[in-house]
Amino acid sequence: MADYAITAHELSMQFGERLLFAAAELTFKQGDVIYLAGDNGTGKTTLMKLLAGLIQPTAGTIQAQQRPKSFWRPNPLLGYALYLHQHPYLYDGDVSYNLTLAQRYSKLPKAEQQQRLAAAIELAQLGHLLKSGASHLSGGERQRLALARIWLLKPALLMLDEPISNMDKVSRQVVSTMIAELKKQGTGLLLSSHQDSELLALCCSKWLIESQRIDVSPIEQPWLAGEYSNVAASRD
Ligand SMILES: Nc1ncnc2c1ncn2[C@@H]1O[C@H](COP(=O)(O)OP(=O)(O)OP(=O)(O)O)[C@@H](O)[C@H]1O
Repeated sequence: MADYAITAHELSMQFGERLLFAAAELTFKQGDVIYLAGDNGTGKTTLMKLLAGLIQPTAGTIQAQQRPKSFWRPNPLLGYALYLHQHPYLYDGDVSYNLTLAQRYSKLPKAEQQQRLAAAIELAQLGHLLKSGASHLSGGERQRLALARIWLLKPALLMLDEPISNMDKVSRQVVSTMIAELKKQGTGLLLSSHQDSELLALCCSKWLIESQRIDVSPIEQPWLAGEYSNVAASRD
Protein backbone atom coordinates (compact mmCIF):
# COMPACT_ATOMS: atom_id res chain seq x y z
CA MET A 1 0.00 0.00 0.00
CA ALA A 2 1.32 3.46 -0.88
CA ASP A 3 2.09 5.65 2.12
CA TYR A 4 0.39 8.69 0.66
CA ALA A 5 -2.98 8.53 -1.11
CA ILE A 6 -5.95 10.78 -1.66
CA THR A 7 -9.35 9.23 -2.27
CA ALA A 8 -12.47 11.05 -3.36
CA HIS A 9 -15.94 9.48 -3.09
CA GLU A 10 -19.16 10.64 -4.74
CA LEU A 11 -17.48 13.90 -5.64
CA SER A 12 -19.36 16.70 -7.30
CA MET A 13 -18.44 20.33 -7.91
CA GLN A 14 -20.79 23.14 -8.83
CA PHE A 15 -20.37 26.86 -9.15
CA GLY A 16 -23.83 28.26 -8.51
CA GLU A 17 -26.28 26.26 -10.62
CA ARG A 18 -23.55 25.07 -12.97
CA LEU A 19 -22.33 21.51 -12.47
CA LEU A 20 -18.64 21.37 -13.40
CA PHE A 21 -18.08 17.63 -12.87
CA ALA A 22 -19.04 14.61 -10.84
CA ALA A 23 -17.12 11.39 -10.16
CA ALA A 24 -18.03 8.29 -8.14
CA GLU A 25 -14.48 7.51 -7.04
CA LEU A 26 -10.98 8.85 -7.70
CA THR A 27 -7.69 7.72 -6.18
CA PHE A 28 -4.36 9.50 -6.48
CA LYS A 29 -1.47 7.77 -4.74
CA GLN A 30 2.32 7.48 -4.66
CA GLY A 31 3.46 5.51 -7.69
CA ASP A 32 0.71 6.99 -9.89
CA VAL A 33 1.48 9.25 -12.81
CA ILE A 34 -1.89 10.52 -14.00
CA TYR A 35 -2.60 12.67 -17.03
CA LEU A 36 -5.49 15.03 -16.27
CA ALA A 37 -7.02 16.01 -19.59
CA GLY A 38 -9.97 18.13 -20.61
CA ASP A 39 -10.76 21.15 -22.74
CA ASN A 40 -10.29 24.68 -21.41
CA GLY A 41 -12.77 25.44 -18.67
CA THR A 42 -13.79 21.84 -17.95
CA GLY A 43 -12.44 22.00 -14.38
CA LYS A 44 -8.87 20.65 -14.27
CA THR A 45 -7.56 23.43 -12.04
CA THR A 46 -10.66 23.22 -9.85
CA LEU A 47 -10.13 19.47 -9.37
CA MET A 48 -6.50 20.02 -8.35
CA LYS A 49 -7.53 22.71 -5.87
CA LEU A 50 -10.09 20.30 -4.39
CA LEU A 51 -7.45 17.57 -3.96
CA ALA A 52 -5.08 20.13 -2.43
CA GLY A 53 -7.75 21.08 0.12
CA LEU A 54 -7.80 24.70 -1.08
CA ILE A 55 -11.53 24.62 -1.86
CA GLN A 56 -14.40 22.40 -0.74
CA PRO A 57 -16.52 20.16 -2.99
CA THR A 58 -20.24 20.78 -3.34
CA ALA A 59 -20.83 17.15 -2.38
CA GLY A 60 -18.77 14.08 -1.56
CA THR A 61 -15.69 13.40 0.51
CA ILE A 62 -11.95 13.72 -0.13
CA GLN A 63 -9.67 11.90 2.28
CA ALA A 64 -5.93 11.87 2.87
CA GLN A 65 -4.69 8.41 3.85
CA GLN A 66 -3.21 8.12 7.34
CA ARG A 67 -3.98 11.74 8.13
CA PRO A 68 -7.25 11.96 10.03
CA LYS A 69 -8.98 15.22 10.80
CA SER A 70 -8.07 16.47 14.25
CA PHE A 71 -8.34 19.44 16.54
CA TRP A 72 -4.95 20.82 15.46
CA ARG A 73 -5.40 19.86 11.79
CA PRO A 74 -8.97 20.70 10.76
CA ASN A 75 -8.17 20.27 7.05
CA PRO A 76 -5.89 17.21 6.62
CA LEU A 77 -5.61 17.80 2.86
CA LEU A 78 -3.72 21.08 3.22
CA GLY A 79 -0.05 20.47 2.47
CA TYR A 80 -0.61 16.73 1.90
CA ALA A 81 -0.23 16.89 -1.90
CA LEU A 82 1.71 19.86 -3.25
CA TYR A 83 0.00 21.88 -5.97
CA LEU A 84 1.87 24.03 -8.46
CA HIS A 85 -0.28 26.66 -10.13
CA GLN A 86 0.02 27.38 -13.85
CA HIS A 87 1.29 30.87 -13.00
CA PRO A 88 3.39 30.19 -9.91
CA TYR A 89 4.00 32.74 -7.20
CA LEU A 90 7.67 33.64 -6.74
CA TYR A 91 9.19 35.63 -3.88
CA ASP A 92 10.69 39.07 -4.46
CA GLY A 93 14.44 38.63 -4.74
CA ASP A 94 16.72 36.64 -6.96
CA VAL A 95 16.58 33.01 -8.05
CA SER A 96 19.06 31.96 -5.39
CA TYR A 97 16.92 33.54 -2.64
CA ASN A 98 13.82 31.74 -3.92
CA LEU A 99 15.62 28.42 -3.73
CA THR A 100 17.07 29.10 -0.26
CA LEU A 101 13.69 30.07 1.15
CA ALA A 102 12.07 26.93 -0.24
CA GLN A 103 14.81 24.82 1.31
CA ARG A 104 13.76 26.01 4.77
CA TYR A 105 10.60 23.93 4.40
CA SER A 106 12.53 20.76 3.64
CA LYS A 107 12.48 17.97 6.21
CA LEU A 108 15.30 16.07 4.49
CA PRO A 109 18.73 15.60 6.11
CA LYS A 110 21.08 18.54 5.46
CA ALA A 111 23.42 16.57 3.17
CA GLU A 112 20.51 15.43 0.99
CA GLN A 113 19.18 19.00 0.91
CA GLN A 114 22.50 20.22 -0.49
CA GLN A 115 22.58 17.43 -3.08
CA ARG A 116 19.05 18.26 -4.17
CA LEU A 117 19.84 21.97 -4.41
CA ALA A 118 22.78 21.29 -6.74
CA ALA A 119 20.72 18.85 -8.81
CA ALA A 120 17.77 21.27 -9.02
CA ILE A 121 19.98 24.09 -10.30
CA GLU A 122 21.55 21.82 -12.89
CA LEU A 123 18.39 20.06 -14.04
CA ALA A 124 16.33 23.27 -14.22
CA GLN A 125 19.26 25.03 -15.97
CA LEU A 126 19.20 27.90 -13.51
CA GLY A 127 22.96 28.20 -12.94
CA HIS A 128 23.36 31.33 -15.08
CA LEU A 129 20.26 32.92 -13.55
CA LEU A 130 21.01 32.58 -9.82
CA LYS A 131 21.54 36.32 -9.34
CA SER A 132 18.65 37.34 -11.63
CA GLY A 133 15.57 38.87 -10.05
CA ALA A 134 12.65 36.44 -10.10
CA SER A 135 10.36 39.19 -11.39
CA HIS A 136 12.52 39.51 -14.52
CA LEU A 137 12.36 35.83 -15.50
CA SER A 138 10.53 34.69 -18.62
CA GLY A 139 7.44 32.49 -18.27
CA GLY A 140 9.40 29.31 -18.94
CA GLU A 141 12.16 30.30 -16.50
CA ARG A 142 9.59 31.07 -13.80
CA GLN A 143 8.06 27.64 -14.26
CA ARG A 144 11.51 26.00 -14.09
CA LEU A 145 12.32 27.88 -10.87
CA ALA A 146 8.95 26.98 -9.33
CA LEU A 147 9.51 23.31 -10.13
CA ALA A 148 13.08 23.49 -8.81
CA ARG A 149 11.73 24.83 -5.48
CA ILE A 150 9.32 21.92 -5.26
CA TRP A 151 12.08 19.51 -6.26
CA LEU A 152 13.99 20.54 -3.11
CA LEU A 153 11.15 19.21 -0.97
CA LYS A 154 10.98 15.76 -2.65
CA PRO A 155 7.17 15.62 -2.34
CA ALA A 156 5.25 12.37 -1.99
CA LEU A 157 2.36 13.69 -4.10
CA LEU A 158 2.56 16.54 -6.58
CA MET A 159 0.00 18.17 -8.84
CA LEU A 160 1.30 20.27 -11.72
CA ASP A 161 -1.16 22.51 -13.53
CA GLU A 162 -0.31 22.78 -17.24
CA PRO A 163 3.42 22.40 -16.49
CA ILE A 164 4.67 22.70 -20.08
CA SER A 165 2.02 24.90 -21.71
CA ASN A 166 3.30 28.01 -23.46
CA MET A 167 6.93 26.92 -23.23
CA ASP A 168 9.60 26.73 -25.88
CA LYS A 169 11.17 23.41 -26.79
CA VAL A 170 14.13 23.73 -24.41
CA SER A 171 12.02 24.58 -21.35
CA ARG A 172 9.57 21.80 -22.21
CA GLN A 173 12.46 19.37 -22.35
CA VAL A 174 13.91 20.64 -19.05
CA VAL A 175 10.59 20.41 -17.22
CA SER A 176 9.72 17.03 -18.73
CA THR A 177 13.09 15.66 -17.57
CA MET A 178 12.53 16.97 -14.03
CA ILE A 179 9.08 15.41 -13.95
CA ALA A 180 10.51 12.08 -15.17
CA GLU A 181 13.15 12.25 -12.41
CA LEU A 182 10.52 12.95 -9.74
CA LYS A 183 8.59 9.94 -11.02
CA LYS A 184 11.72 7.78 -10.66
CA GLN A 185 12.14 9.02 -7.09
CA GLY A 186 8.63 7.83 -6.23
CA THR A 187 6.65 11.07 -6.31
CA GLY A 188 3.02 10.48 -7.32
CA LEU A 189 2.14 12.93 -10.08
CA LEU A 190 -1.06 14.44 -11.43
CA LEU A 191 -0.28 16.43 -14.59
CA SER A 192 -2.93 18.57 -16.23
CA SER A 193 -3.05 19.59 -19.86
CA HIS A 194 -5.73 20.80 -22.24
CA GLN A 195 -3.97 19.09 -25.16
CA ASP A 196 -1.90 15.97 -25.73
CA SER A 197 1.76 16.46 -24.93
CA GLU A 198 4.99 14.52 -24.46
CA LEU A 199 4.07 14.13 -20.78
CA LEU A 200 1.59 11.44 -21.82
CA ALA A 201 4.55 9.10 -22.34
CA LEU A 202 5.28 9.23 -18.59
CA CYS A 203 1.73 8.46 -17.48
CA CYS A 204 0.07 5.20 -16.51
CA SER A 205 -3.49 6.48 -16.39
CA LYS A 206 -5.67 9.28 -17.64
CA TRP A 207 -8.47 11.25 -16.03
CA LEU A 208 -10.53 12.94 -18.73
CA ILE A 209 -13.02 15.62 -17.75
CA GLU A 210 -15.71 15.62 -20.40
CA SER A 211 -19.48 16.14 -20.38
CA GLN A 212 -19.29 16.93 -16.65
CA ARG A 213 -17.87 13.51 -15.82
CA ILE A 214 -14.37 12.35 -14.95
CA ASP A 215 -13.53 9.28 -16.97
CA VAL A 216 -10.64 7.17 -15.61
CA SER A 217 -8.71 4.92 -17.99
CA PRO A 218 -5.31 3.18 -18.09
CA ILE A 219 -2.69 4.36 -20.59
CA GLU A 220 -0.94 1.51 -22.34
CA GLN A 221 2.76 2.38 -22.61
CA PRO A 222 5.03 0.44 -24.96
CA TRP A 223 7.69 0.36 -22.21
CA LEU A 224 5.27 -1.48 -19.93
CA ALA A 225 5.22 -4.40 -22.33
CA GLY A 226 8.16 -6.75 -22.88
CA GLU A 227 11.34 -6.23 -20.90
CA TYR A 228 10.05 -3.79 -18.34
CA SER A 229 7.10 -5.95 -17.33
CA ASN A 230 9.46 -8.94 -17.05
CA VAL A 231 11.67 -6.96 -14.69
CA ALA A 232 8.63 -5.82 -12.70
CA ALA A 233 7.28 -9.38 -12.55
CA SER A 234 10.60 -10.80 -11.38
CA ARG A 235 10.65 -8.25 -8.54
CA ASP A 236 7.22 -9.35 -7.26
N1 LIG B 1 -14.51 30.45 -7.87
C1 LIG B 1 -15.20 30.29 -9.01
N2 LIG B 1 -16.45 30.76 -9.12
C2 LIG B 1 -17.16 30.59 -10.25
N3 LIG B 1 -16.71 29.94 -11.34
C3 LIG B 1 -15.46 29.46 -11.28
C4 LIG B 1 -14.64 29.60 -10.12
N4 LIG B 1 -13.45 29.00 -10.36
C5 LIG B 1 -13.52 28.51 -11.61
N5 LIG B 1 -14.73 28.79 -12.16
C6 LIG B 1 -15.17 28.39 -13.49
O1 LIG B 1 -15.12 26.97 -13.57
C7 LIG B 1 -14.70 26.57 -14.88
C8 LIG B 1 -13.53 25.64 -14.78
O2 LIG B 1 -12.38 26.38 -14.39
P1 LIG B 1 -10.95 25.70 -14.30
O3 LIG B 1 -9.95 26.79 -14.14
O4 LIG B 1 -11.00 24.66 -13.26
O5 LIG B 1 -10.83 25.01 -15.73
P2 LIG B 1 -9.59 24.36 -16.47
O6 LIG B 1 -10.04 23.06 -17.04
O7 LIG B 1 -8.42 24.31 -15.56
O8 LIG B 1 -9.33 25.40 -17.64
P3 LIG B 1 -7.99 25.78 -18.49
O9 LIG B 1 -7.65 24.59 -19.33
O10 LIG B 1 -8.44 26.94 -19.30
O11 LIG B 1 -6.91 26.14 -17.49
C9 LIG B 1 -14.43 27.84 -15.65
O12 LIG B 1 -15.55 28.14 -16.45
C10 LIG B 1 -14.24 28.90 -14.57
O13 LIG B 1 -14.63 30.14 -15.02
